[in-house]
Formats: sequence, structure tokens, C-alpha cells
Amino acid sequence: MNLREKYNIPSDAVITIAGTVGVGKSTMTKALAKALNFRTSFEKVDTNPYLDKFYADFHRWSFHLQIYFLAERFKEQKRIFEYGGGFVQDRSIYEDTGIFAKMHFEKGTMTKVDYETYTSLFEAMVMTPYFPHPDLLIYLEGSFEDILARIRERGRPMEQQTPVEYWKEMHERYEQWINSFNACPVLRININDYDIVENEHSIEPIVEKISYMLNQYRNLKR
Ligand SMILES: Nc1ncnc2c1ncn2[C@@H]1O[C@H](COP(=O)(O)OP(=O)(O)O)[C@@H](O)[C@H]1O
Ligand SMILES: Nc1ncnc2c1ncn2[C@H]1C[C@H](O)[C@@H](COP(=O)(O)O)O1
Repeated sequence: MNLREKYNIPSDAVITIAGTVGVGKSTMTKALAKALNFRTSFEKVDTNPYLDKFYADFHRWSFHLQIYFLAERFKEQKRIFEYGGGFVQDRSIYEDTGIFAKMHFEKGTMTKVDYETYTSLFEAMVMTPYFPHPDLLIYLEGSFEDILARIRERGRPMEQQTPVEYWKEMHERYEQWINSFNACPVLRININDYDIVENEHSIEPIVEKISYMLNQYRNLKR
């Protein structure tokens, strides 16, 4: 019996992993999908045609990058829907607007007109009854120092060249954002409470928590 069956996780569930850059979303997505025998939906970083340009010049490329991410995530949403669920998704669409676009607008690296165009497109596409919310959002959290160490260890060149203040600002914004997020149920996990890199079995207590949350909310909906 696999962990999905053992913990009675519905086979059509959609679980999205949220958290700041470098916190461990992709690593968690892979481990959880393997444990549950679910499909994965990843952000494509290496093939993103705007990401390097964006980090080199926020003003010039922030709007282009947001539109690109929105299109990519929408296509992924469609794929998840067509398969009928059973997915773990690396990063939620809500972070694009709630963290990134908002932060660039408020810091002055996205113009007001671009921000309004982006948010109206986002709302028309996403904040509608036709766009199903995930069954659960897993929020990964940790200290700024631990997360910065992970960004450095991973070593993506464009992220190394970005000032530390950028990551600090993002870390603070994430904490505020998650405290008022209510589009779907949230399971918060501290990165010091598991180690799926060194110990594959440490995913099991997380699956148990997921099961508890999903079944609690399914019962509430009945
Ligand atoms: N549980 C963990 N323990 C130790 N290192 C981790 C853990 N999860 C991720 N990492 C490391 O942290 C870095 C960032 O992880 P990643 O999953 O790519 O983050 P994200 O997708 O949130 O940007 C990688 O070098 C990864 O190997
Ligand atoms: N919506 C976004 N705006 C700007 N930058 C973004 C957005 N979504 C992701 N990113 C960046 C941040 C990282 O450099 C890479 C991948 O994110 P990760 O958290 O490492 O999966 O893309």
C-alpha cells in the first residue's frame, strides 16, 4: 500500500507548494509527488526567456516576465484540469500577483499602468468561478538566514548577483501575504521540521498532516 492509500488522500487532489525563492518548493514537490504517486507541475526556470533579462534590468522586463509566468501557469492549470487532478504544483499562481507583481510595483520597478493591466488580466483569468482553487496550499517557511544559505548553495547566477535586500524584502512580504491568504486551506511547515534530502522517510509525517487537513475540509464542505 502506498502512502496515498495509507493516509486516504483523494487521488484527484491538487496540492500547491508555496514559499519564497530557495525555501525548498521544487525539492518538496518532487518528494511529495513520489510519495503520493501524483504528477508534478514545475516552473520552468532554465527555458524562461525573460528571467535573466529581468534580473539584469527589473524596470525593463518586469511586465514581460509577469505576463510570461501568467501564461505558463494558466497552461499548467489547464493540464491539471484535463488530467482530473492528482498533482503537486511547484508555486501557486497567487504568489505571482500577491508577492512579485505587487512588490515590483510598490518598489517602483513596474509602472502603475503595467501593474493595472497585469492585475486586471490576472483577475479576469484567475479570480473567477471557472478557475478551481487547489485543495491545499503547503506553505514552506524558515528563517531568512537559512533560506539565503539555500539560494547561495543552489547557485543560480542571476540570483547570486541580486542584492541581499531583494531576498529580505521578499521574505518579509511572504510572511504578511500568508497571514491574510484565504483562497484555499493552508498547511504551514517549517523547513527545520523535516529533512527530505537526507531522509526520504521524513515525508511520511507531512503526508499524515496533509491527510488530516484534506479530510477535515472535505467533511466541512459536505
Ligand atoms: N529539506 C531540505 N534540506 C536541505 N536542503 C534543501 C532542502 N530542500 C531544498 N534544499 C536545497 O535548497 C536549495 C533550494 O531548493 P529548491 O527546492 O530549488 O527551492 P525553491 O524551489 O523553493 O526555489 C537547493 O539547493 C536544495 O537542494
Ligand atoms: N512571478 C514572478 N515574478 C518574478 N520572478 C519570479 C516570479 N515567479 C518566479 N520568479 C523567479 C524567482 C526565481 O528566481 C525563479 C524561480 O523561482 P523558485 O522560487 O526558485 O522556484 O523565478
